[in-house]
Amino acid sequence: MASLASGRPFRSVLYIPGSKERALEKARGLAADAIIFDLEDAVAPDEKAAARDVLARALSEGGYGHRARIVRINGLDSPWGADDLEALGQHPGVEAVLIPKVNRAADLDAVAALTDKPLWAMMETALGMLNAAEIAAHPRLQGMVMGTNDLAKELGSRHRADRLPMQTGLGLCLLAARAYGRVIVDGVYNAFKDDNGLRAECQQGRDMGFDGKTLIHPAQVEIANAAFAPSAAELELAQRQIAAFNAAQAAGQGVAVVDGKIVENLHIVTAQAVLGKAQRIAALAG
Ligand SMILES: CC(C)(COP(=O)(O)OP(=O)(O)OC[C@H]1O[C@@H](n2cnc3c(N)ncnc32)[C@H](O)[C@@H]1OP(=O)(O)O)[C@@H](O)C(=O)NCCC(=O)NCCSC(=O)C[C@H](O)C(=O)O
Ligand SMILES: [Mg+2]
Repeated sequence: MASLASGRPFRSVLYIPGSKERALEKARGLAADAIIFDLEDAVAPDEKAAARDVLARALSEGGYGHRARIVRINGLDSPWGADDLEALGQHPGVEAVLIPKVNRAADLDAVAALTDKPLWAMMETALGMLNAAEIAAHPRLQGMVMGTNDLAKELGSRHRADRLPMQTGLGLCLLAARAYGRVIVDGVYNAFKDDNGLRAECQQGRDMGFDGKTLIHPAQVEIANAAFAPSAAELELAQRQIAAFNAAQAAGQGVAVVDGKIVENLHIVTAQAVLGKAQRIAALAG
């Protein structure tokens, strides 16, 4: 199960409607770190069956390279979920199965009984927020995806640029994911032509600690990739912190000072993580 997530970047996670052949083709050349092939909300009810076939064919053809391939099924409580799993739950082109509207760990049990693939959970219901810890603790879970549209719908909250109404849910899920070592990606930014708004929301998600952002349009990929990668300033600081700490240790001290701030062992762990992430991103391009 570690093979999909272990250290892999998830800066940009692009939804593609499973029914859209042109988009499925286009994604083979996009710089997204991961793709969510969607059979749920992006596919109309009378297209569900055809979308399964189109998607299974596209995944058999392959060509998605390093991009993580995650399929979002319909819920098992819908008329389509069981058929989605039947068609794609064992498909060799599928790396993980994403379950919508997860309320509790038992929702994962139900899917785990029907597929051997690692599981991801859409975190987008009020109950899901309250049960985030038990969901994150599920042994088959690999990652969590914030569903901020559905969450806003359930909460009755208004959209705000600062996402204040989302903060409790985002924070609970982030805590749960980190407590159990799961990948966690932020929700979508609906205004796909508003680059500045997307950039600001990516920055907020990055500051909070998310691994990346879910996206709905190819034009959003580059912005998310930049926002969730270590910046040149972060890399330079990490290198200086490591050098200063090594020098302090060689002088018999446990603490260094860089730019007027203390640097201890724990900061070195973060600095090394920053450098490691940059290396893994560079390896994707190579
Ligand atoms: C939003 C869109 C409907 C816009 O589509 P369109 O008008 O076709 O956009 P463009 O003409 O600008 O497209 C340009 C080219 O890019 C391709 N394209 C478009 N979208 C994608 C995509 N997502 N992945 C790959 N390729 C894409 C077009 O085919 C054009 O290609 P070309 O012909 O070569 O120029 C559309 O972007 C779209 O459908 N997006 C996905 C919507 C979606 O998946 N929604 C569901 C997920 S969001 C969600 O459910 C969140 C969560 O559950 C919650 O609760 O919050
Ligand atoms: Mg949703």
